[in-house]
Amino acid sequence: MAASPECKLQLVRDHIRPYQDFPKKGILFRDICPILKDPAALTAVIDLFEEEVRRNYQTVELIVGLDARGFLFGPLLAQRLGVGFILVRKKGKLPGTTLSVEYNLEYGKAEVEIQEDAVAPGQKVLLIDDLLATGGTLFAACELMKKQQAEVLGCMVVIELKELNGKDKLKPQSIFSLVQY
Ligand SMILES: O=P(O)(O)OC[C@H]1O[C@H](OP(=O)(O)OP(=O)(O)O)[C@H](O)[C@@H]1O
Ligand SMILES: Nc1ncnc2[nH]cnc12
Repeated sequence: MAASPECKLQLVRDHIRPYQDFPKKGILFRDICPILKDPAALTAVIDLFEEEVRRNYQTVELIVGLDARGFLFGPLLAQRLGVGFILVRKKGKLPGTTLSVEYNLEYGKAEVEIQEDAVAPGQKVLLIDDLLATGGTLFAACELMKKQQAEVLGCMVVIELKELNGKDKLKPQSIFSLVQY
């Protein structure tokens, strides 16, 4: 018998490991490496994302993954759905003409880029990352999508850190998360 969504969620929760004071004092880092190490937990993440897409985002045409940990889940989901996957990368990693946006992180500053022809105007995209903290990264990625006139259907993350209010920063985008702290 197939596992229930509740069992899958519990499996995902059980494979997130906290580290106090990484990468800086005061940060409680939520590590998703144990999920990747366990095939059942990784399958549970992709199953739960797939179920959400089939419920609410049936028209999606592209999955957009955020550097770097969004790359771990995004291609698996895209392949399941039979749609393409594109990359939002940290500055300086993509060849050709790129568009970029600067943003603030929970623990620093950064800039993300996309290849200018990665998305066509009007294409329906879903953004995916491992974790939502302040929302700066996803906000910057949404700005990149706006520059390319793509239609963002929503954002999906494995983990949401609620006290950092990333969801508010991203309004009116819809955010789907599997595990909340
Ligand atoms: O909501 P925010 O405050 O923007 O934080 C969330 C982002 O921070 C982490 O990435 P990080 O930039 O540390 O890079 P990495 O994925 O390359 O480790 C995480 O993977 C998200 O992308
Ligand atoms: N607390 C945290 N744990 C893991 N990744 C993060 N990215 C931003 N904040 C984070």
